[in-house]
Amino acid sequence: MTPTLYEWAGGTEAFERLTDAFYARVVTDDLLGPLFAHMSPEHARGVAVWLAEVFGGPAAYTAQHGGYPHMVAKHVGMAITEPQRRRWVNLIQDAADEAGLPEDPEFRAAFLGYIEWGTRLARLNSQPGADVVRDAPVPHWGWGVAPPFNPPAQP
Ligand code: HEM
Repeated sequence: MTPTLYEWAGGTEAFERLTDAFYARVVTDDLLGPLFAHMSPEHARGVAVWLAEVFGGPAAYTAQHGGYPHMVAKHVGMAITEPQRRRWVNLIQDAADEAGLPEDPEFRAAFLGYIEWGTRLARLNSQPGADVVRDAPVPHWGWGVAPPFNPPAQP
């Protein structure tokens, strides 16, 4: 069985390390800091739970954190700019390095694929007057075209 991205990453603790490292960077960032000035202390953990569910872990964001409608509502009206989106992408990759997420090409390609998709949707949904889909399931992201590389067993 191919492991999920969640399992390959190291489970819930790995996503908690990721978001701790990410928001430590965000709060001092010139472009992102002001957007997150009123962030709740639970925010980093909430995003870790979201990412864990997206990558194939427990469906805890859906069960305990308000699911997709809660996440999307947090972004509506924020008018995220492209430089802010790109900074979010850059900082989460720095945080992935710091948190020790797997560095293999297959994992990082799938991880970044979701981050690109998710941040672009967040930016679109955040624009004034956007036609936002308010209710949907939490998306599930997989390996795509490059599953984890397993070298053939030696004879
Ligand atoms: C893959 C991309 C993204 C994901 C997975 C994501 C996820 C989330 C989630 C799950 C929440 C709600 C947290 C909770 O349950 O309390 C949230 C809130 C928020 N997000 Fe995002 N987000 C993404 C992209 C962005 C981007 C690009 C920005 C801005 C540049 C942004 C800014 C915010 C802000 C300011 C909040 C509210 C923070 C607060 O005051 O509590 N997000 N995000």
